[in-house]
Amino acid sequence: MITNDLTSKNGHLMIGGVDSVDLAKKYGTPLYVFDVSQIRSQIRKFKSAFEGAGLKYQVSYASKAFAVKAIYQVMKQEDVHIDVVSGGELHTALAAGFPSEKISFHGNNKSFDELVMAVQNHVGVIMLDNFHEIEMLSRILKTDDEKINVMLRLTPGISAHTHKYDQTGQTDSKFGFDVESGQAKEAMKQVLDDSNMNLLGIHAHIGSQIFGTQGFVMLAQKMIAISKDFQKEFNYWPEVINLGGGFGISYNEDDDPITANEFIKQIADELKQNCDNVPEIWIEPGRSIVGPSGYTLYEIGSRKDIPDLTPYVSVDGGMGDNIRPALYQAKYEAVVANKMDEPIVETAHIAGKYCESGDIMIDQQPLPETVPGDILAVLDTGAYGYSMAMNYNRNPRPAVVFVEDGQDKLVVKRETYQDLTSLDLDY
Ligand SMILES: Cc1ncc(COP(=O)(O)O)c(C=O)c1O
Ligand SMILES: N[C@@H](CCCC[NH3+])C(=O)O
Repeated sequence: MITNDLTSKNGHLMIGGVDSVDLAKKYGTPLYVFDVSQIRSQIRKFKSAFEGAGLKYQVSYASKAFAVKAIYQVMKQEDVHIDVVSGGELHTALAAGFPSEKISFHGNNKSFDELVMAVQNHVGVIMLDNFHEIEMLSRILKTDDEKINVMLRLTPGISAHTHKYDQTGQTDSKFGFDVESGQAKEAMKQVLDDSNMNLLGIHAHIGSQIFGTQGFVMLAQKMIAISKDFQKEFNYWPEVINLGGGFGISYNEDDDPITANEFIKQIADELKQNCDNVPEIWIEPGRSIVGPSGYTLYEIGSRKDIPDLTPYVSVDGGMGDNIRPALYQAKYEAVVANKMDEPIVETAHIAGKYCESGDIMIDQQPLPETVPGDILAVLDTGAYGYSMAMNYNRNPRPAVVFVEDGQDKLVVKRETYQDLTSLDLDY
């Protein structure tokens, strides 16, 4: 979101003490830029909120939001856990030197090979999602004579107020064991009966880009009620309750996110009121850790003016590097990075370069007078931008640069045309 916190020098947008226009020149466009100090500061806010609330806790970064070696290294430096949802994310985290015992392995359809990979690398916990997986994991553990921590992902029957594609806690969901119909109890029985699995606790994630605290408080209540029910039936009390992620961020002025302090305090109050032995509480934020720290820099190119209609101003990227506007009708805001002090003179559609009419990055963007070669910086693109990027129209994926304390460092190279054909074979 455009705020007074955006710093500019000589009319240029500054990111982490570095001139963004210089970054565009040095590394080319489109370019993802991350302000690493903002990432560290958000993690520290979560940690200090838990400490203030007097809860035992763990922050586990949901790396699907942005999963490259360098971010796993930042997470290691910040001493947090991470979640992965595929063999590819697990491979990247391990290649980055991230400690396997701090990794939680998620996914609604983990393959046999992915489970073997998780067991052989001794991940900290496997988040069990379905009966097929319990059966496969049980077989693998028996064959390899291994023991592993598991948690049960539950579908608690809570519908979060967010985009339909971002809801995951409602009963009609592909994720987790349904609580209402008794699937969760059956799963617990199977896991408790398996001496190679150590049941660490229960997990639920109600969705993404959620603003209110209500859904999370309801979830905390529900998880305690479920735990009490399980205690009666199985004499089992969870060591850990994982409340998932989903904390919203402000992409534009309509978005009103909650602070870490607000929701952690409310959850802590709820838990303390409802049970004597509060388990360790884990959360899995993705977007709120990396989203606001990310900027995408584009070069402005062509322009189309149509009488009496909003003009189209095109940039050299689009849905290939940020699918969110096309997929979720997500709204972003932008600034012209080399003209921060110039007056706004018009409103334009910011169009991408992909061969799709739906490739509109921002529907109504106020702009100063622009010319080809100006640099547009789209704000808050740190989450689900690079991680969802693709090569549609055979456009190479952009480079990623980290900035911190006035220094910039290339952490992912720009794909080349040669990279694009590197997997193709002749016929
Ligand atoms: C299980 C789980 N945990 C955490 C997250 C992270 O969500 P967010 O990036 O909204 O914090 C997701 C994504 O929605 C998820 O599926
Ligand atoms: N990719 C989604 C959020 C992640 C959903 C993961 N369960 C988004 O950009 O909003």
